[in-house]
Parts: sequence; C-alpha cells; structure tokens
Amino acid sequence: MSMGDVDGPDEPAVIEFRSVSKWYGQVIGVNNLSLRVARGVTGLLGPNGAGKSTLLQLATGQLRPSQGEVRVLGHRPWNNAGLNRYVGLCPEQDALFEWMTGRKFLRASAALAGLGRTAAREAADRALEHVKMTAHADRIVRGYSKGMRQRIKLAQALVHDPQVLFLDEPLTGTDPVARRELIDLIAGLAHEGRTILVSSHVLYEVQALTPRIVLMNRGRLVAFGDVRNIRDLIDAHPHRIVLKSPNTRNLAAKLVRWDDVVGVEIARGGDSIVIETHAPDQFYRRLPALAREADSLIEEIYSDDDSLEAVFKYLVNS
Ligand SMILES: Nc1ncnc2c1ncn2[C@@H]1O[C@H](COP(=O)(O)OP(=O)(O)OP(=O)(O)O)[C@@H](O)[C@H]1O
Repeated sequence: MSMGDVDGPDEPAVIEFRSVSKWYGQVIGVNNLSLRVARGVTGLLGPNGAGKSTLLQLATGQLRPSQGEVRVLGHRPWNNAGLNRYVGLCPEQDALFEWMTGRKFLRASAALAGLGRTAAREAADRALEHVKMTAHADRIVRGYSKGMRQRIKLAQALVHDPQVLFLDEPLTGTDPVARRELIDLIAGLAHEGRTILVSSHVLYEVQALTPRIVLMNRGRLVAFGDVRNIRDLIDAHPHRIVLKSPNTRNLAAKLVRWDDVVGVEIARGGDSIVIETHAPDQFYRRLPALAREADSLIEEIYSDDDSLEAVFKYLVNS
C-alpha cells in the first residue's frame, strides 16, 4: 500500500497513468496523477467532483490528457478506435438510445465495437442473458426503470467481451436486490481475468466488490491500496485542524502543552493556528472550555479538507 504507487509488484499494469493532468479551461479535472492498475476489480472512490469521471474518460479515449501519458493494455486510448474492441465503458450519464429496444441497442453497440452482423446478434443475446434482461429485451429503452437502465448500460459495456471494463457509478439508483446481482456479476467478470475499474462515491458499495481502492479528491490521487491499509494510514496520519483567532499567541502557548497535540503552528499572517493531533475527538471535546477563557477567543474552526481523513470520513458517512 502506498500513496499513488504501483499495485502488486508481480502483476503488470493493465491501466497506467503517468503524471496525467486534464484541464477544462481554468478548472482542473485531474491533477498530475500517476497510477498503475493490475487485473481484477479496483474501486475508484471520491466525493462528487473528485475527478473520477474525468479519469475514466481519459482512460477510454473520450478525453485527451492536457499533460502526461495514459496507457491501456500498453496503448494510448486517445484517437485510437482500435482499442475499443478490448475496452468497455459503462458511462455515468443515462442518455441512451431511447427509441431503440434493448436488444437493438446492444446489437448496435456490438457492431460499433467491430463485431460482424451474426457475431453482434449472438453477443447481444449473450449480454442480455448475462445481465438478466432477456425478458425486457424487446421493449424500448425509454420505458426502462433506473435499475434496468443500469443493467442495459452494463450489458452494452461487456457485449463485445472486452478485457478491460470501466464502470462509472454502475450501482447508483439500483435497489438492494439489483445491487447484489450487479455486484455478483461484476465479481464474476473479474474472476474470468478481466480488469475492472469501478467508480463510486460510496465506500460500502465498492467494499462489497473489492478491498483494493483508489481514493481521489480534487483531481488528485489521495491514496491507493487495500482499504484496511488506508484506514491504518489515516490513523497514522495526524489530523490537521485550523483555529482562527485574534489571540493566536496565547492560544498557541496553551495548546503546545496539550499532550494530544503533536504540532502547533501560527499561520496565515498570524490570525490562525494549525494544530496536528492523532486524537481529533478528544481535541474537539476539550476545545470549548479553552475557547471560554477570556484571552483565548476562537472565531472559527475547520479541518483541512484535503486530508485523507476528511475524504475518507465523507465516503464512510455518505
Ligand atoms: N466538461 C467539463 N467542463 C468543465 N469542467 C468540468 C467538465 N467535466 C468535469 N469538470 C470539472 O472537473 C472536476 C472533476 O469532475 P468529474 O466529473 O471528473 O468528477 P467526479 O469525481 O466524476 O464527480 P461526479 O461523481 O460528480 O461526476 C470538477 O471540478 C468538475 O466541475
């Protein structure tokens, strides 16, 4: 387990990002991200706007990196239609071919991926069976429920039997039964040797699929590895809390004597203190008594939102 490093020393990387950035004008979607993903299921986790969809679109060649290199199965995805034969994407957005039946939609998707007419028909039927949509295959997509849409999108991603699958929030909007079925389906696809990157902003969804996660926030890779190791990393990582005060010198002098505070620093032109602690709960419990002292006014308290712990807590609590 490491911060944005190589996964499994013996496994070759199927998906590789080398110092990749993607800008949308002034907005950064992915910020200098390096990552190697091996076979099996990897969960891509992060709050809304973290850059997950941008990363998946870079990996599937829908976006071109502003900087750095992306490789999937050793090839550059951008402007490389040939790679589509080996890669499947289940997109987040729900805009499908509304007027088509599920079956026709899948046949068209298979044909787009390069399969001939007969092969595309067979592949569509197989994929429908795979996601348990055969009974609804001849209805038009517009009438599908959210769960049915997710299943038909997944069928579209795997209709041409790709080695690599990118699934953008595939479990969103599904009921618990459908969710269980999709999780089993995705696990089965990985068991057959595929590489699957699944994005989510809900930790427990991804944990049901894999212990191996990539944690993103604000376009950056915050941590990569086994979810248990990430928890350990959080425990080892001091929690940073910022206190805004007109009495920073007095406050700092008191806080350095607290045994649960490992660092005290006066910051931002002298009107704030940044403290570091391994026991934030205890720190927050003690703080009100301190703030009531006349020479230790505290105007504002906030935690450093970029910290691993803040992102993780967001994911655990959502
Ligand atoms: N087409 C676009 N034009 C401008 N900015 C964009 C565009 N797409 C994404 N962004 C910005 O890039 C950042 C990353 O967005 P992205 O959609 O990749 O995140 P995400 O983790 O997939 O979030 P969500 O789960 O909400 O889709 C955000 O700040 C977002 O506003």
